Amino acid sequence: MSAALDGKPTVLVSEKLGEAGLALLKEFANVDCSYNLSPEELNAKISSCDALIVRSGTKVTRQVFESSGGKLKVVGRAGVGIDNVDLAAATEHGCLVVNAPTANTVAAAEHGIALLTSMARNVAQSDASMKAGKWQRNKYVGVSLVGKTLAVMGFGKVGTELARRAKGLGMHVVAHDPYAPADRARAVGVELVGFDEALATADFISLHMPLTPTTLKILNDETFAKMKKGVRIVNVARGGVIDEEALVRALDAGIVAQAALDVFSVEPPPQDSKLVQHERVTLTPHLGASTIEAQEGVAIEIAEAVVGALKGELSSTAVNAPMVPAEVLTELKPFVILAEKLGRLAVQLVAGGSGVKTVKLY
Ligand SMILES: NC(=O)c1ccc[n+]([C@@H]2O[C@H](COP(=O)([O-])OP(=O)(O)OC[C@H]3O[C@@H](n4cnc5c(N)ncnc54)[C@H](O)[C@@H]3O)[C@@H](O)[C@H]2O)c1
Ligand SMILES: O=C(O)[C@H](O)COP(=O)(O)O
Repeated sequence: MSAALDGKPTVLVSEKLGEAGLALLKEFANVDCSYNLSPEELNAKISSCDALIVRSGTKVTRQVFESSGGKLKVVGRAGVGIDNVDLAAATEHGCLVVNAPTANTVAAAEHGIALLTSMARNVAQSDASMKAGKWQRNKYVGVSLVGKTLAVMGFGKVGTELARRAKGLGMHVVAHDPYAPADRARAVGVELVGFDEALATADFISLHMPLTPTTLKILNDETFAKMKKGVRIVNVARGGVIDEEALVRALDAGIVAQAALDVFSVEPPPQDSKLVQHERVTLTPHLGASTIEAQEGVAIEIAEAVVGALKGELSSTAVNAPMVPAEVLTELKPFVILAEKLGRLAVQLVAGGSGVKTVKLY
């Protein structure tokens, strides 16, 4: 039976979602799982959908909102980063954007630690070398983590969990985050420092801020020049926070000794990119959230948020933003400015395509 005939809303799921989440959605809606849609196919389908659920692989562009003809009420991002959703266009079209802010936190932090440790000990490179028939014990001497300074850039959920784990490895951890409260840092035993100080003192840098207009290419030629020679960089945030050509230059100049990257400005990155082919760069294909446990959790979290939004249950006017400084709260209108400033929006509700009705932040 079509959505129009049975009265149920239609939810389009454009990337793989865990079974438990799909089951929750199916109790309330007709669910269309159509993976690998081209942009044209997505634009064609969207006019019959009340909700769209995506991961990072689907670009929810202005064209998607325009093609929906006003039917699309909610976009659910099954994960944290909402940089693949045109928030300004969503707001203008009166469409709610929700994400799944908590379920993949530990998975991303664990992946950051996996990259940190495997980079320091050349695990990927020496594995490839052995598979090529070599036994290169001298070539792959690593560096120790204990006693080294790690700068966590972005001390939110993932950054905090990664910091806890790094302290367990005996690292000295500092963090930079313009919005992080001092008591959270104190609770973890981490010192909050300024951006330049973090760059200048770190032996290792781990990136955990969202991709926003402010953080775009925040690591660039100028900021690489402020780093300690021989620094090692982990990125499980977003590829766009690094100027990737500048990173190649910093690697070749010896400023950056190694990098371990889970995310790229274009995904997948071109195979012939200098970064991908660089001997001192370790790569994973955006796997930070990809554990069985995280994906089941994310699916449930996003299904509940999307169903709640479709039922209108997220329409309270309370603002629940314990971690947001008061001066930022005064900038609730327009919503997009808030999202850009904080980069950690969890839920937005838009009334009539203009003012924000409810904002819930995590
Ligand atoms: N690789 C993956 O699969 C994966 C998985 C989860 C999250 N992520 C990425 O990691 C990001 C962080 O996730 P989270 O759950 O910790 O989000 P979060 O919102 O809890 O934390 C982000 C933190 O970054 C801070 N921040 C904002 N602008 C900053 C700036 N200019 N400099 C330093 N800090 C800044 C915020 O104040 C916030 O504390 C997400 O936005 C997403 O892009 C990637
Ligand atoms: O922002 C996130 O939650 C991560 O980047 C995960 O993205 P994914 O859902 O595409 O794995």
